[in-house]
Amino acid sequence: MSINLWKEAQQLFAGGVNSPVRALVKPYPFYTSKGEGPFLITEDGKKIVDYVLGYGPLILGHSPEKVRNKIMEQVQKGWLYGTPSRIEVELAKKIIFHIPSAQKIRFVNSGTEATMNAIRLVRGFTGREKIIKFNGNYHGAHDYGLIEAGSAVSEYGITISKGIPKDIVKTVLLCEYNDLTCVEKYLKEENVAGVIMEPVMGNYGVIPPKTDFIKGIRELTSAFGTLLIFDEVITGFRLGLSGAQGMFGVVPDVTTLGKIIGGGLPIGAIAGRREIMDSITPAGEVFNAGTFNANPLSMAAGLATIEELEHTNAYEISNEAAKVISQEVDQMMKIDHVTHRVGSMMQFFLGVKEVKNATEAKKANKSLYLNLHEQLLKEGVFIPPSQLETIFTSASHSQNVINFTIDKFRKVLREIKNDKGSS
Ligand SMILES: Cc1ncc(COP(=O)(O)O)c(C=O)c1O
Ligand SMILES: N[C@H](C=O)CCC(=O)O
Repeated sequence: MSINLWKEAQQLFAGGVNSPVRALVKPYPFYTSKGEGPFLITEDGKKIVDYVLGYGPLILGHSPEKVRNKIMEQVQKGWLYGTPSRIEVELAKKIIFHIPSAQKIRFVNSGTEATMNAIRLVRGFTGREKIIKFNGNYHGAHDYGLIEAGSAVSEYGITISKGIPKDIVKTVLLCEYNDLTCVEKYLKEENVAGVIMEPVMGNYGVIPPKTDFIKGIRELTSAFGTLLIFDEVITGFRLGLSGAQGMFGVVPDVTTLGKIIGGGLPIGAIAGRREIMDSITPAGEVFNAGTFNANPLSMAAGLATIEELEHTNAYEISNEAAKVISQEVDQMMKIDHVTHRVGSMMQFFLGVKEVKNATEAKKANKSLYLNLHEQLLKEGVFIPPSQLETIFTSASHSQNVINFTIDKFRKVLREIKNDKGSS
């Protein structure tokens, strides 16, 4: 039973979990025993439709056959060599073929490692120290990024994580998303090594960039000799094979990837222009290394996932699922709200009329969202336990599953109205 595991876990792990967002499921997190297509099967025997999907990587759903087979095939051959292997070359070629900004790549083990190394890389390459980041963007759990970050950082009310030296905080300049004036001001006043951004915000709910903002950042950074990093850990291979940069036609200098390129196994990657990437050790002097870098199992899962994305209608299905659900729910809601969807990423902001940055997203009604999450979970539908996360769909979300989900939203929204008198 989940409750028994939860009781034990609280003695074993800080806050009972190994990543804080998981503790937001109330009254206690359910424990999953199996993932199957669009479903999670819990330790309590419940079958739940999953719109969290491992927080993004599982664009094909849980345990898709082709990916599972490729992992099993690799398991037979061993899973860690401490030498290069054929499969890392194959995955690298695929990513470089699809991602416009990628000429060379370095595989690491998480999105956190990817952005940490990307920031070090742009500093090393330019010889400058300052970084511009955006309020509510989340780039993983390292010192350079935990300043006004989104996701669980903001959900738990942390503006700057304890433990980060003040001198590091001083190197990070903060702007509001979709505010080009702020970026221009800092680029003029400071010697900025890099701008790091989520090309679509996915860690403060979903917030798309305005066209003139994302294009303007590219123009401004080029003019000031500042490198532009797109953190595509969520959007890479989710918003299409060429990611957000393909969708918006804006090519950054450096791209960070993770999640989908590992097919659900741990991964991260830094990719970019050849001359920039050649600053990384052993070609250059920006240090990176890792026992598990390019581990064959993650390579195998990532390769099989991208091959599926290339050869099936996975994007059509997952995008259509998000489109139908977001449109139907949008119609059902009777209170002020904002619905944002980009491809197979979506989120609803309740009690507000406009959301173009984190400050506006923060004004959304958190308790109403949590109530929605809790009631849906009771009905067998799992959306993130935080408004700051993204609701994802996958290629395994069939019409039946979508219809079931919409029915549950209808029921729950009616009940929320009755309970609170506000929906
Ligand atoms: C945009 C973005 N960058 C970086 C990260 C960090 O990735 P990871 O959790 O794999 O360290 C995440 C998610 O956690 C993310 O959403
Ligand atoms: N928003 C985070 C990454 O995208 C969620 C994952 C986590 O913090 O466990």
